[in-house]
Amino acid sequence: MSDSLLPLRRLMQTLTERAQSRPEGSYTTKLMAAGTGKIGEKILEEAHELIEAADEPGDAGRQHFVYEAGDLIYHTLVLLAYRGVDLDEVAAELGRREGTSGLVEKANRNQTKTDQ
Ligand SMILES: N=c1c2ncn([C@@H]3O[C@H](COP(=O)(O)OP(=O)(O)OP(=O)(O)O)[C@@H](O)[C@H]3O)c2ncn1[C@@H]1O[C@H](COP(=O)(O)O)[C@@H](O)[C@H]1O
Repeated sequence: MSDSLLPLRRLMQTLTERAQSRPEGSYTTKLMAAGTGKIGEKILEEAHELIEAADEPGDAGRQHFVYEAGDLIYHTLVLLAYRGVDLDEVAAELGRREGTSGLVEKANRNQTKTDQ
């Protein structure tokens, strides 16, 4: 992971600690106390906001888009930490897929279904 992505790893570390210790006065704790439904609701809400921001023009639009991506990624990481899954596991899954086109993977999946 390049240095510029270190804040992502530090955030995940913080969220993992939040999942374990559930300190008061933490937004993450509040989300985790509410459970998968609430965290999922926030992910959907933030995904919609990200998509809406995707076509905003200019530097301000780009900045807003990046801001919304941060919100979506934060909430997605909260769900991962809540479920006890680390970023390394997700990275490993993406590594497993590396070099296989989504089109090829889909064709293989459909072939497997036909064979069953
Ligand atoms: N990166 C984030 C982060 N990104 C977004 N958010 C929060 O996510 C919420 C976004 O939802 P909305 O815009 O809908 O705001 P809202 O109306 O207050 O949300 P709701 O009450 O409807 O849930 C805001 O409250 C943001 O402050 C974050 N909250 C925390 N972090 C990181 O998580 C760490 C731990 O945070 P706590 O657990 O709160 O201490 C912090 O130090 C930060 O590094």
